[in-house]
Amino acid sequence: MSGQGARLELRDLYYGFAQDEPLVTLDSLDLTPGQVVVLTGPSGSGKTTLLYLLSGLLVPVGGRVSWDGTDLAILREGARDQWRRQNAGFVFQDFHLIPQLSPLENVLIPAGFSAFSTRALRTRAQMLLTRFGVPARRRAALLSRGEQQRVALARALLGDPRVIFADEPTASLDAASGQVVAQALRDLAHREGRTVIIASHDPTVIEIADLGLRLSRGRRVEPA
Ligand SMILES: Nc1ncnc2c1ncn2[C@@H]1O[C@H](COP(=O)(O)OP(=O)(O)OP(=O)(O)O)[C@@H](O)[C@H]1O
Repeated sequence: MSGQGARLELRDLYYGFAQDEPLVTLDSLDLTPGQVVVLTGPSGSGKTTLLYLLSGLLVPVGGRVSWDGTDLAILREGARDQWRRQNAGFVFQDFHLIPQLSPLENVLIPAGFSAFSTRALRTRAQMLLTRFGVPARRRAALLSRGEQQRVALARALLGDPRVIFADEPTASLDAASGQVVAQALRDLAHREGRTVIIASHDPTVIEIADLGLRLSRGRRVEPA
């Protein structure tokens, strides 16, 4: 439970397969707590791959992905998983909710990995759903898409992560719902000091970026 963001120092990142063009290569990226960075670029340019490298879901072939001095690239798999459980929250384009479960139950799905007591977790889950204006007990399948993404946001925040990774979080929402989600992501960084990394081509999301990183064929291109 830190409620604070994390500091990224990335150097000489390289990910790809032998004899092929790299899928992603990036010489440096520095992020400070409270920043929103938005990864943009055409389909297939490497945004999701970079998001996975930054969160330790993928391991680079070369380089350093260092969060507050912990280099995910050299951690063993178990330690990397533990870092993710303790520090990272994920939001996806398609919400990844279980439709038969209630919002409350969906938010509590990651609870098995947490150190909080069950009662404290339920209270926190309830608080997050109230914050995002979602009814706790209706079946998730009956919620609007915007509400479903807000449930997913609440679930991502259950463990009070220092870094939020979001992959096209507004791509399947209408403009108004996308705006609500973009503003929520901005607040998580600017008001709460979390580090927020988003892959998106939505202008509403690009607008909240403190730092833009534009990719083409796995490389940074200017202007950002
Ligand atoms: N496991 C893998 N094996 C081989 N190629 C891969 C793998 N994962 C991704 N790629 C390739 O890497 C490139 C970048 O993919 P990525 O999904 O990161 O792009 P993206 O910018 O997120 O695209 P989109 O906006 O369509 O989601 C693509 O050419 C993709 O086919």
